[in-house]
Amino acid sequence: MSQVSVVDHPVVAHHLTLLRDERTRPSEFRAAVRRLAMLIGVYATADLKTRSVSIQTPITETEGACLDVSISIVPILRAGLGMVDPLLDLLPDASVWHLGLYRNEETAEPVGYYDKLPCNGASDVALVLDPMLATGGSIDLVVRRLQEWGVRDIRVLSIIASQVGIDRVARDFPDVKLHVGVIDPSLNEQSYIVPGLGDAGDRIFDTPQSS
Ligand SMILES: O=P(O)(O)OC[C@H]1O[C@H](OP(=O)(O)OP(=O)(O)O)[C@H](O)[C@@H]1O
Ligand SMILES: O=c1cc[nH]c(=O)[nH]1
Ligand SMILES: [Mg+2]
Repeated sequence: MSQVSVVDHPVVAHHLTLLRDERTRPSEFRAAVRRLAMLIGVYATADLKTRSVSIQTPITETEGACLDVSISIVPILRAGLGMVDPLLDLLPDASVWHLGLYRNEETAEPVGYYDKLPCNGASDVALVLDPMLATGGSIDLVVRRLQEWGVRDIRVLSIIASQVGIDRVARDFPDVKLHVGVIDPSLNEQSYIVPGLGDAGDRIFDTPQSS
């Protein structure tokens, strides 16, 4: 069963519009990415397991709740880095494992260049961060790697996903949960999302590519 959730929220729509606008400067772009990652992160963690704990307030004894799962935050370099801080704000005890991929410009196939995941000790939950899910090739590689590590509960957080990328991930990984800000209808000849926002990594890090 596919598990795709779109965070349909006016505040998401507002910040997404800023991201899409080509006039948005890198500093504003980074801030909007952080806000969107926080909003999507709240929804993506809504069903995490908790255990009850007894605590004493200054007034009385009461029952509270603690998160009861080990969590890995997995940003895909580079663009996923822009989403890490808000997720760590929400989940300060999570570990952060970086995976480095870039897309080959001719084929749009992902090329791995950094991976230091350990051989064992997989977390209960992995939150994969990448603002853009286009063909789905990068997420395919990352999900396979996390499954090989042994993670059972994999959740992908993306700000903009294409319909074709969503369909691919949902078809190939029916247990993976996808939490996205919006689904865009198509890809262009270079496999960029349309309407999209251009190259997220370049806009976050202010590294415009000369074409
Ligand atoms: O779904 P896909 O077709 O695989 O495309 C999505 C990937 O492309 C972008 O990375 P990019 O290659 O631009 O690397 P960068 O983050 O270093 O800019 C983006 O951040 C995703 O990782
Ligand atoms: O539209 C796209 C597709 C891949 N990567 C991006 O940053 N943007
Ligand atoms: Mg890029």
